[in-house]
Amino acid sequence: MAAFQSINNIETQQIPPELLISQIMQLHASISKLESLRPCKQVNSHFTHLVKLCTLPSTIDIEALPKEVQDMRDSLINLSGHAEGLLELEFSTFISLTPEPMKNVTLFPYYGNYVKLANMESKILKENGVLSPKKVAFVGSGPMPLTSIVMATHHMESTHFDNFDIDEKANEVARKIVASDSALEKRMKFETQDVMEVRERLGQYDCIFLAALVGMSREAKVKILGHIRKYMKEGGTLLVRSAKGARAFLYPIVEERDMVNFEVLTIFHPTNDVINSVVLLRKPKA
Ligand SMILES: C[S@@+](CC[C@H](N)C(=O)[O-])C[C@H]1O[C@@H](n2cnc3c(N)ncnc32)[C@H](O)[C@@H]1O
Repeated sequence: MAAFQSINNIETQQIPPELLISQIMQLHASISKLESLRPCKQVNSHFTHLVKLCTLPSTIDIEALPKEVQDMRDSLINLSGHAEGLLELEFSTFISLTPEPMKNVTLFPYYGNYVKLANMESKILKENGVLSPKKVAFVGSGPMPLTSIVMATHHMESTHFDNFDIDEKANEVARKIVASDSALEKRMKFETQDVMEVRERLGQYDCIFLAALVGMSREAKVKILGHIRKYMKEGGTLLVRSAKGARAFLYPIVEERDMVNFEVLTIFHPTNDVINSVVLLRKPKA
């Protein structure tokens, strides 16, 4: 199974923003020409290089970039999101055919990054008083629901997880993987729904996670945030994944001004090889 290499040894030197952007634009041009984004040596090497560039320390202000670079960024977020989904689907389908899939989730190429991200998110939740929530929803869990799996097995050992994904294929294979751990399966379910179609049910969760790739444009993200806020319970928390600096060439940014009528508890930007920023919001009590 070819794999993206997760980058641990991030160089510390700052490279000039214009040089970084020109390298990212060249990579975008090569990735755009690829026949398919399914995992293979060439796709993996392009995305490994892209992740390495985007996780370099940088002072890039996305909003100040020229339109041509903004357009390239929008395209790159979609291409990377598509490649991420295909990598998850290929890997999860592969391990779902092994006798004990749950024992093989640690082989996922970015498993280490998900463990670090979950550690970060769990620490932020605990620091803000969200201690062992009873019910959690993960929106955009995907074919490899690693966040829910790592959270359920390392941080929230008695929490019930409802995972929502718009893609039934993703849920089918995710269910197969989790089913190989009967104790976990009892408290981890998968529902095929567009989050915009989930309404009153959102009111039963102490904490809702919103995956970075749910809402690929700023407008879509704001709409989804408003929808979740409308139905989530008062005092409930919403953990939103965002991005900052060059990492925003891989994922959408959620700006503070997009968090309308939420209490902003924490905004954390990682400087290691974790890509997503973490924003913790609370729906104020009326
Ligand atoms: C590739 S996964 C990444 C999440 C990752 N597996 C994790 O554990 O953090 C992102 C998923 O979001 C799903 N998605 C995108 N838009 C959605 C929406 N409006 N409602 C529900 N799921 C959505 C996609 O189908 C995709 O499977």
